[in-house]
Amino acid sequence: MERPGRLLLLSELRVRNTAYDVSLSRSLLTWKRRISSPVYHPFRPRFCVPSFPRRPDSGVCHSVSVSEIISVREEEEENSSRQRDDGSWKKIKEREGKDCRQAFTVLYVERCRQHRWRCAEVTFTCPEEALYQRWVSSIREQLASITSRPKHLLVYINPYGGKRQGKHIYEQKVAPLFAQAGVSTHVIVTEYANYARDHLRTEAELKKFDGVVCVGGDGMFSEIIHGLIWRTQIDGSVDPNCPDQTLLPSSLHIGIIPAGSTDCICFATVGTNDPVTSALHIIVGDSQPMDVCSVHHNNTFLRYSVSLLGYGFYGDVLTDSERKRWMGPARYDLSGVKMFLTHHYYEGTVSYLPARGIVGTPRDAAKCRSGCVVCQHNGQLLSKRAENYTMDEDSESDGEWRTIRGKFLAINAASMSCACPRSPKGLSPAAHLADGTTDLILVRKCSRFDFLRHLLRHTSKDDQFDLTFVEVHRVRRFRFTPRYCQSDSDLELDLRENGKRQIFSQICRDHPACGCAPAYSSWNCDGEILTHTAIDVRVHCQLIKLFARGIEEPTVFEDLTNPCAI
Ligand SMILES: CCCCCCCCCCCCC/C=C/[C@@H](O)[C@H](COP(=O)(O)O)NC(=O)CCCCC
Ligand SMILES: Nc1ncnc2c1ncn2[C@@H]1O[C@H](COP(=O)(O)OP(=O)(O)O)[C@@H](O)[C@H]1O
Ligand SMILES: [Ca+2]
Repeated sequence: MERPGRLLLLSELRVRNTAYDVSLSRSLLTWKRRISSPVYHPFRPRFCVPSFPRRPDSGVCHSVSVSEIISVREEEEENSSRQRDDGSWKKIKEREGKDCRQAFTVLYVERCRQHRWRCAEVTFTCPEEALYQRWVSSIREQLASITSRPKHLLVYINPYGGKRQGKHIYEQKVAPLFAQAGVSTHVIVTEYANYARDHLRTEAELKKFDGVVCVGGDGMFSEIIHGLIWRTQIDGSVDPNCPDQTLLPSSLHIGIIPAGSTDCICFATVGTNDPVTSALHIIVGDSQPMDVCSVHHNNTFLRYSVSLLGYGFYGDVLTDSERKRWMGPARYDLSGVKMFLTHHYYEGTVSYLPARGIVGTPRDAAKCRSGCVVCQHNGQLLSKRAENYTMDEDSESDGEWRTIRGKFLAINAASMSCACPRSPKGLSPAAHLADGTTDLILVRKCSRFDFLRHLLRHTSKDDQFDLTFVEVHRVRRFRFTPRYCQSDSDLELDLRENGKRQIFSQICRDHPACGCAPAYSSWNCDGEILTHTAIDVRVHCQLIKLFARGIEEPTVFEDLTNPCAI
């Protein structure tokens, strides 16, 4: 827990008619109940309550970090009460022509189960108005000194994401919290796909805002980063089409109010997909850097990705599910079962540049958590390398490219854990949000039974990588070429390696009447289908910042004292 530091205020105030010692420092607001110690009175055969000064015992003590106070509300007259000369308290009557308010309410973050946050409140009553004024203005001064809190936000709502509840969720759960916290908003309900992206690219007056918030799923978040990153590069004269360019980071933070189907980006950065929790992380001005992959084809920019780039199984699930959008989030389950039964595999070549000199591997037991030291270390290392940047920086510092040819059921690149309600540990449980790498997971052709074992392990404690047909590499860059796109020399190499069998299978594949497996899948890029299959992917370390703090480890203290967490 935070140490209180020098006290700015210390007073006896009342909470629900009980006396508390309340203190405020630059970092903490603390209120501790004064429980009257019963003392024996020699002339009366019973215990009595002593008068002032009373000894505070080790009674109930609450502490709130100033950084997690949402706001202070001045209460109306009726709630005020006043201390009598004899030490007791009475309701005060309205004094004619005078402002004599004496109660104020502090709204603050309270931690609940499973990384959820709630807005809790406590009302303090002061014995006199001057003291009341000091308390209200001191807390407000402390809040005003936190410069990281957003004051003006640009909000985009996708009314068609998830269960089509985006607008309702924003209006009912989020807007009232922003209003209480004094955050002003400009809200835009999107009219069609890519509306938010194009608005951010060309029209939005970004200088007016401290951040951009999207209400929707991963697809909506993807629109926002495409608009923001593109705009930042064009404004800074950086060519987004060149895969070797170092991209400029966007200065605006991005907030996600989850209202989509998978909400993986929200879940993996906050630990839950709860709109109130996300709104509170935005209000307190949390900051979480995040890696972004750029995806190119033949030196032409295709897309950015922050969570999953999946070819084969996850690409096919997405393509199939888009035809079932009317079903809402359940479309993924149906398409998942269908694609599992279809059991398509795809041939191609994967080349990758292993991440060298960095801390962490995809098989680590430790996970990326709030204040992650792996992300901090690798972020510093990579930014130092970028300072001494040369065009062949990657090959010099990371070693040599490696190549794998084969038949794959799935090729996945997870730039973060990709934890979501379907798989709370995610596709790559030890992946990091901001370490400048992505975990390349290759699932080779295997039986349906074995693939099911692999998939089921995403939902249990068992290791999904501990299978002979699965390999995982932590990489900074990778390329994929499907077999049908391979150059003549690569195909010749294949022929020499695999013999005649390959020639016949290729003929068969080019012949739809055979009814055999298709030659190519498509890429699932954060839930959007990519138009190209041959791609070149590069990780840009900590390119964007979210209003989040990573998943917090629950502390023993919170579990014991917070009734909401039980
Ligand atoms: C038989 C048991 C199978 C259990 C498999 C569970 C594996 C789940 C891993 C899910 C990883 C999800 C990665 C995130 C992808 C999202 O970006 C994407 C779009 O989200 P949204 O815009 O909110 O709709 N979602 C998907 O591609 C859905 C994948 C579902 C796979 C079953
Ligand atoms: N007003 C709109 N009408 C139709 N599609 C939209 C609209 N706004 C955004 N979209 C698109 O909807 C798709 C899905 O959005 P998303 O918020 O991720 O929901 P889901 O999680 O259900 O997929 C994205 O491709 C996004 O570009
Ligand atoms: Ca990463």
